[in-house]
Parts: sequence; C-alpha cells; structure tokens
Amino acid sequence: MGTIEFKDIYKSFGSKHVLRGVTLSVKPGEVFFVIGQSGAGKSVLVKHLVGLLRPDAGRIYLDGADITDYTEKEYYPIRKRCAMVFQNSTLFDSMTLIENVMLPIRKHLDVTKQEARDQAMELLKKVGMHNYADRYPSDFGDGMRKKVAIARALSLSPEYVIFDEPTTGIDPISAAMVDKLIRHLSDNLGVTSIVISHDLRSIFGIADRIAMLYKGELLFDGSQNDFQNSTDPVVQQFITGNPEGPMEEPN
Ligand SMILES: Nc1ncnc2c1ncn2[C@@H]1O[C@H](COP(=O)(O)OP(=O)(O)OP(=O)(O)O)[C@@H](O)[C@H]1O
Repeated sequence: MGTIEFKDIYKSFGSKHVLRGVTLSVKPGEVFFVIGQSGAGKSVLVKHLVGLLRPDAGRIYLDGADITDYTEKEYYPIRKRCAMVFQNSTLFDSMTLIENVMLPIRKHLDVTKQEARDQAMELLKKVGMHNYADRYPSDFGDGMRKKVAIARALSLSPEYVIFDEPTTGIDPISAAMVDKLIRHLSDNLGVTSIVISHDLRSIFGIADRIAMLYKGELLFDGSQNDFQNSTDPVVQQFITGNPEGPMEEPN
C-alpha cells in the first residue's frame, strides 16, 4: 500500500483558477481530511487521483509511480484500487440493495452468484444494512442509501477510498456509523481514506491529518491537534463557523 502525492497541482476552468500549486501527500492507512469552503476545489483535487480530471501543471504519484500522464485505459486498474463515494453516489433503483452491491463483484471478480451474494451481505453488515438486503433503494432516505453506496465502493477491496462529504445530509447516528466505518477501514484493513468534509464532528472524531484548501492553495496541513491550535485566522474561522472574519468567498 502506498503513498498518494500531489505535487504542485494547477487547475483552471477557463479564467477560474481553482488550484494554484497544491502539494500534499497522504500516507498509507491514513484518514486524511480535505477541507475548505464550498467551491474551494476539494472535489477537483481528488478527481485528479483517478484521472477524472487532468492537471494543467503538476504531477500525481501513487505508490511512487507517476500516474499523471496515464491513458484512460491505464487508469482502469487505478480506479479499482481507489474507490470513490461521491456526494450523489447513485444506486440502481431497479435493483435491490444487495444486487447493487453485488454488481461490481460479479463484473470484476471470478466468483459464483452465491459467493458474490455472500460477499455483498458481509459488506451490507459492515454498514448495518443487511436486514434490508432485498429491499429497493427507493424505500430509503439519503443516509441509508449512502451507506449502501459505501458498501458497494468497498466491494473490490480497494486500497484507497475517496469519500466526498460522506456524512453530509445524513442523521447523526448514521453519520457516526459512517465515521466509525472509515476509521475501521484504516485501523483494521490498512485502507487509506481521503475524506472531503465540512463536518467538524467527523474531523475531530476520526481525522489523522487535515489539509485545508483556501484560494487555490494549501493553507494548512497537519494533525487534529495542530488544527485546533492553529493561530491562522482563516483556520480559526472555519472551526468557529463565525460569519465575520477574514475568509473570503471563492471567486
Ligand atoms: N468540470 C468543471 N468545469 C468547470 N468548472 C468546474 C468543474 N468542476 C469544478 N468546477 C469549479 O471549480 C470550483 C471548485 O469546485 P469543487 O467541486 O472542487 O469545490 P468543492 O471545494 O468540492 O466544494 P463543495 O464543498 O461545494 O463540494 C467551483 O467553482 C466549480 O464550479
């Protein structure tokens, strides 16, 4: 299991300069939070890791390999090693929960239908959804659907998982369960997680390290303790949620 490194990444969309030289590295097995205001470029940054976006400048390394110029085809195996749970990860409504989780297993692993079902059931257990395996996504709210999307993302035993706002819009108990699962993946399975989040409870609950993007650059990179004790006024404003302060809207 390796390190993820972003080196001096620049990315613009037209005249909008979203990333202006971002360098950070995520260590194996870490729960690494990427935080910042809405529009700060958090999703844009992590999409570079799986080739969904290409940088204007800068390099991306995975496990020491420079993957920046990989072709679309060369990114396929990376996407298997690195699962993504996006904000609006959608389940197939015409399939039951377990069928949704079985889908990647059936597609990518050489297993029987029963084996795929057993594996999917184990994953549903991990997220506390096994009692609803044969129900349909439309029976559930966002929180429960998100948990199933996480189970599906884990189906190919990824080394890395990107969680884009995993606890946003879900109830506190489900959010705590998702946090616990992310921590468990790291502590027990050595999975490296990059978590995009605004959720201070999650950050102070499970983060090993926190990187804060601001104005296209890395404003802060450090432990929970360093974060809490940071004297940077923008970091402090993020923590206190004070509407008054130095933080400017992203342009
Ligand atoms: N494919 C794209 N084309 C044009 N602009 C884009 C594209 N993707 C992102 N952007 C812009 O880049 C900026 C950063 O977007 P991004 O989604 O990374 O923000 P974020 O920090 O993840 O915010 P949020 O917390 O709201 O999800 C936004 O202004 C967004 O409109």
